Amino acid sequence: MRRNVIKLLEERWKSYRHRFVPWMLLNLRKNERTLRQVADRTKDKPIEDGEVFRTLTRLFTALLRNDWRNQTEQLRLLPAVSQDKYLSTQNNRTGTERADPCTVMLHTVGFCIERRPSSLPSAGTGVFVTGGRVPKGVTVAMYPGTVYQAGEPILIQSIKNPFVFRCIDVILIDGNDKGVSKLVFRSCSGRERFGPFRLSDSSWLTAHPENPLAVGQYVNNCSNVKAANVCYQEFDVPDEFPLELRQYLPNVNYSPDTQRPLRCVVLVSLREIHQGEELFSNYYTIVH
Ligand SMILES: C[S@@+](CC[C@H](N)C(=O)[O-])C[C@H]1O[C@@H](n2cnc3c(N)ncnc32)[C@H](O)[C@@H]1O
Repeated sequence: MRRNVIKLLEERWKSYRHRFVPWMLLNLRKNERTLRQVADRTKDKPIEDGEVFRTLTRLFTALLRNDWRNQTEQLRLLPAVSQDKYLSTQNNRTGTERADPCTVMLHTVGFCIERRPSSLPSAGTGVFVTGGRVPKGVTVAMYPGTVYQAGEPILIQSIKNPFVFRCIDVILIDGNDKGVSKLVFRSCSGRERFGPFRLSDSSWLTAHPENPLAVGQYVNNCSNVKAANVCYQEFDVPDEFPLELRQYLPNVNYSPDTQRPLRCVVLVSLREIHQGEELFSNYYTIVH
C-alpha cells in the first residue's frame, strides 16, 4: 500500500517537474544541452508562419464580423480607410443575430473544436473535433495564457500548475484559467488597449471563449494507445497583424515593456482528424 502511494507520488512528480520553475532552474544547464539538440532537430516548422497568419486573420475577421456588440464604438474610432474595409465585411450579414463562435469557426475553417470529458479514464477534460474535418497541416488550436520571458516572476503561479508551457527559448506560457494565474492574465490583459480595441482576449478564462481556438491548454498527452495527432508550433505575432483583430489573441505579455513580439503557440494537425476524435499532443516535443 505504502509502496503504491510512493510510486504514485513519484509518477506525479515526474510528469509535473518539467513545469516546476525551481526544478527547471536547477537543471538549466542539462536542459539547455537537450534543448539545443532538440532545436537542431526542429528547425523546420511543421507549417509556415504565413499559413498560421492567414488562418488566424481569416477566423478573427469572421469573428469580428459576427460580433455586432462592439461595432458602433469601434467603427467611430477607425481611420476612414479601415472603416470602408470594416464596412465591406458587414455586407454579407443577415440581420443582427450573433452566431455561436464555434459555428463561425466551422463555416470559416471547416471544423470546430470544443472541450469535453477526455476519452482517457482519469485524464479530466480534453479537446475534441466536434464538427467538420481537420485536414493535415493546419492550425487547429491556440495555447492561451500569460507570456513570461526568461527571469520574469512565475514561481507562485507555477506551483502545482500543470498548464505552464515551456517554449524552446525558455519563454513560459501560463495557460491556467484558475487562481493566481487567472488574476494575472486579467490584470495584464486589462492593462493593454489601443483606443477602443483590446489587444488580447480574456474570454478563454471562461466556459465560452470568444476565440474557439483558445482551448489548446486542455489538449491531453499522447500515450501508447492514443498517438499524437497535433504538435506545438511557436508563432511570434508580427507587427503587421491587424490591430482590430488582436482582440482575439488569447496571449498577453506579463511585462508591459517587453521588447519582443508577442509569443503565441499554435497546435498544428499531424494528420487528417475527424469529427468525434480527441486531440493528443506530445508534451515533450519542444516547439521552435
Ligand atoms: C495541461 S493539463 C491538460 C488538461 C487536463 N486534462 C485537465 O482536465 O485539466 C495536463 C494534465 O492532464 C492530465 N493528463 C494529460 N494527459 C494525460 C494522459 N494521457 N493520461 C492521463 N492524464 C493525462 C494530467 O493530469 C496532466 O497533469
